[in-house]
This record gives sequence, C-alpha cells and structure tokens, in this order.
Amino acid sequence: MRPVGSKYLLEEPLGRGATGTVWRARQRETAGAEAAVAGEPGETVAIKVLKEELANDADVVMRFLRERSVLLRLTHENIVRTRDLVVEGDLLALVMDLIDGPDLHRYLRENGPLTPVAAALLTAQIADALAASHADGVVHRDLKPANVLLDERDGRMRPMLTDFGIARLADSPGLTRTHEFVGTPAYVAPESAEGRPQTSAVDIYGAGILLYELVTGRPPFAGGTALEVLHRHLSEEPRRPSNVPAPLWTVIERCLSKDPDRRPSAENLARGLRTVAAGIGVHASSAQIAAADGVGALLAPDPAPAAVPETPGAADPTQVLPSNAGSYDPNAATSVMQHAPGPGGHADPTSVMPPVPPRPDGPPEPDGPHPWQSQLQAARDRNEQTQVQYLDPGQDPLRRRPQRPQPQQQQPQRRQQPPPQQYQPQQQQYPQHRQQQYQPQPQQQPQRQQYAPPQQPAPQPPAPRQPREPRQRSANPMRIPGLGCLKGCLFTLVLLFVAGWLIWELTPLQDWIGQGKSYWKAIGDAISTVTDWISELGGGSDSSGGNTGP
Ligand SMILES: Nc1ncnc2c1ncn2[C@@H]1O[C@H](COP(=O)(O)OP(=O)(O)OP(=O)(O)O)[C@@H](O)[C@H]1O
Repeated sequence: MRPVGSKYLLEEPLGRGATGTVWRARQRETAGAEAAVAGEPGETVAIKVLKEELANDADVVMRFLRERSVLLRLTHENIVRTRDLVVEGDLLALVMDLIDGPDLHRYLRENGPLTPVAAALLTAQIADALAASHADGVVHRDLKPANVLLDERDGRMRPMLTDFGIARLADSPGLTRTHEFVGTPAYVAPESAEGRPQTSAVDIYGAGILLYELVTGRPPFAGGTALEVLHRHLSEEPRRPSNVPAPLWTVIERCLSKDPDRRPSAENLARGLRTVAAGIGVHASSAQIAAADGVGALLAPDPAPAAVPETPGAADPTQVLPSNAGSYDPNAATSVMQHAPGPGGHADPTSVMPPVPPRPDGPPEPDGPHPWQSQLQAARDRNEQTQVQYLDPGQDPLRRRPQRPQPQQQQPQRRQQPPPQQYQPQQQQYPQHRQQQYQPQPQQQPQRQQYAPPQQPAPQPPAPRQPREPRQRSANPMRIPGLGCLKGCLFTLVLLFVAGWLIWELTPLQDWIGQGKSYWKAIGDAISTVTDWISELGGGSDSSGGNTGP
C-alpha cells in the first residue's frame, strides 16, 4: 500500500485512463481544512493519481492549484464529489467519493442500449449536473459514457458525472512537445475539432452524442481513423435511427447542431428530455404526447454560455492529426492531440501538419513518440500492460523444474459474474431487484509494477551457447515410410545367414546330424526287424494249426 500525502493510502487500482490511474484508497486520518470533505479514518475513497507527464508539467500544477477551489466546491447529486486535491512532490492526485457501480460505457457494453424513455431520463440527470457546473462557470469538455459512473444504491442506479476539470488540467501548452487538443474524437464538438473558441455548448453536443449512443449502442460518428471521425463531426448530419421516437430525435438533433448557438442550454435540455420521456411512455396522456411533440419550443439556447478559457496556441486538430493515426476506437481514452499554433496563437487552417519549431521560451521538449501515439498506447495498455520487472533467475519459471501439483493445492476460485442489471429510469421508481455489487477487478486491472533495480550486481548472464553443428541430413531425402524397418530386417537376415554358415562350417554340427541320421536309421531297422519277427511268429503258428486237422 502506497501513501498519498499523509492522509491516504492507495489500496488497489480501479482503472486507468489517459490522464491517470484511479485507485481504491483508504483515509488514514482526517483531512485538513483545505479539503472539501474532512473524512473519517478508515473511510474508503477513490483517488485519481494524475500521470507523471501531467504532474511534471508546471502549467498543469499551477492550474491544478488555481482550480482547486472550483473543483472542490462543485457539488451536485449527479456529480462525483471531489473531496481533496493532493500535491506532494511530483504527485498530483484528486481524492473523490468512491462510486460503487460500473461506468456507463461498461454498462452499455454488458447490457446493450437503453429504452428511449430510460435514455431520456438518464441524460436528463446528466443535463442537471451540467446545468449546475455551467452556472459555476465550469465546462466539462470530455463528456462520454466512460465518464458517467452508475452509483448503485438501494436497488437504484444514479448517473454520476466524473472527471470534471480534468480535460482543462490536461490542456496544457507545455504538456508535450507542442500544444495539444484534449478530447475524445467520437464525442468532440465541431468547434473543438476546428480549434474555434469553445463554450459550455460543447458539453451539450457531448450530451447529444451520449444520448444517441444510449438508444442505439454506438455513437453517431464512429469508425475509421480519428481524423475521419473529426471530419464527420464537421460535415455529416446524423440520420434518425428507426427506433428513436420523433420527439427524442428532435432533442438529439438540436444538441448535435453544428452551430453551438442553436444547441439548448443544459437546463432546457433537462426539461425537454423529461417532457419527451413523459410523452413517449406507454402510459402517456394525450396532453403529455402533445407536449413531447412540441419539445422543440422548450430547447432554447443558453443566452450566456460559460466560456472555456482559451489556451494560448489552440488550434485545429484536424490539421495536425497524423493522417496515419490508425483505425479509431470510439471507446479509446481521452485523446491529447498535438496541434500547431498559427500566428496569434490560433491554428493556421491552411497548414497541413506543419513541423512545429520549439518555443525558445517554452518548456523543454521531451523526446518521444507523437502524443497521439502515446494516447493510443495508453488505451491499449488498459487491457494489456507489459510489466517490466527484474526477475531473480532462481524464480524464473522457465528455469524451474516442473513440479507435480500438490494434492492439497486449492483450485483457483472462479469469479462469480453477477447477473446484469437493467438500468431503470429514476422517475419510474426502480423495481426492487437484486442489487448488483460492483466488484472492482484487481486481477484484471493492470497492476502497477515498479521497476526495482537490483541492489546486488546483476547476475552474469549465461555464456552464449555454442552454435550447434548443422544436423546431418538423411541420405534418404524421399523419406519412404517403413524403409528403416525393411533395412533392419534385411540386416538381421544377412546376420542370421552368416552366423548359420559359420556354425555349419566350424562346429561338429554336420557329424552330429550324420550320427543323428544313423541313429534314426538304426531305430528304423530295429523296428522293422521286430515287425518282421512278429509277423513270422504269427505265420508259424497258423501253419502248425493246419497240420492238426483231419
Ligand atoms: N470515483 C470513482 N469511484 C469508483 N470508480 C471510479 C471512480 N472514478 C473512476 N473510476 C473508475 O476508474 C476507471 C478509470 O477512470 P478514468 O476516469 O481514469 O478513466 P476514463 O474516464 O475511462 O479515461 P479518460 O481519462 O481517458 O477519460 C473507470 O473505469 C472508472 O470506472
């Protein structure tokens, strides 16, 4: 267990995203006055330890400290509460409430799409969270199912928006070699994709994409490379899927408007969605149906949308994404894409991936792969992490002799998968079904391995093997089946013949056989003598009997 500050102990990783690793952790002692929630010793919390890359960036640390108060005061029943922010040496961590339940992305993958009513009511609660944060001037900027946790309590599931402010923290000019764009391609608003100024309307666009995904199972613009996805956001109008009722489609269409000024405010979005949910349900009255049909009138835009503070150097990611960015996975982690600043800090839209010279006054440029490649790698690492660790040769399983399994050894216990739980909209009172306990999967999650250099000088590597003599090839290149056996038989026959001849010539076998012949001959003669004698004897007695007659 690793301490974080003096107040928390990391216990086990819950998951890893592009910006850091989330841990289940325990509070050691009550936090100080600087924390939003003091907490009790022994209480379980979730801690997001930001990536070293972020924690080592002076810009990010400054923003982290500056936004501390904003993040800590952001409280809403549909927002995961940030309890504390820890800055310790080169470690930056956010202490949050631990949510017992899956994230919405995982839930959708396991249970499939929601009904239109459930999707509308779930998104309405997310819109409530957005309305509260936008009123406080905070824009999420990375709304997607993976950032919505489903809090399971009392047989009900409450969507909780998380990762607030993380996109803003990560959006640092000094983060990597050049300026970067932060977001997830499938959920990025057109203005963000183009590097234009952003407002809270980007979150409404994200909510529209999320709503579409909830009812269909996939975001509207997915597939192909990241660059293609970004271009589709800019140019393509989504089509209405057949299972989406017309009033719900009106809401989705308005959220996905290319023009941010046409998108509804978060508050109006929540209201509109609840009106639609009431009007498309099976028990809807005619008045509710009529209200749902007229939902367009409720979706007024925000007259004063919260602005996203501009990062100097904001640019058009579509101009700077590598064209060979590879096939895009809509479930990939938040992307941090390199982009190029043009004059005045904005992108030069005419430029196509220009090489960006280093800023003379800027932070040093770390060498390494392109940030986009790093992010793809991070997404992959979530599933399969290569562990680099010094291995004692004595413990090397490849060097160990095979051992018989001990009879007492216990079989590894099978993980019991809980039955999937269907999301039930909150307004319709969830049925009291069996509550699903979210089991964090420490075995499946990548275990953070620390590279521990050996204290002793490393054991000498084994002497390189002498190259083997090339194997003699058989003279029988045709490999006739059974030929080897035939050869063996012939050889045995020859051997027997020679041995027989030698025995015949060199041993008194011939004499023995000759003697054997005469022996049999003598026996035969004796038998014939006896036979003759018996027959003669019989003939004599017959003739004497004939002489005694009349
Ligand atoms: N407060 C929390 N309580 C319980 N689990 C959490 C909490 N916050 C995050 N998690 C879990 O940790 C995992 C990683 O979260 P994180 O936010 O780092 O990843 P992400 O959102 O998938 O990626 P990205 O950083 O790219 O947005 C998620 O799968 C989520 O289920």
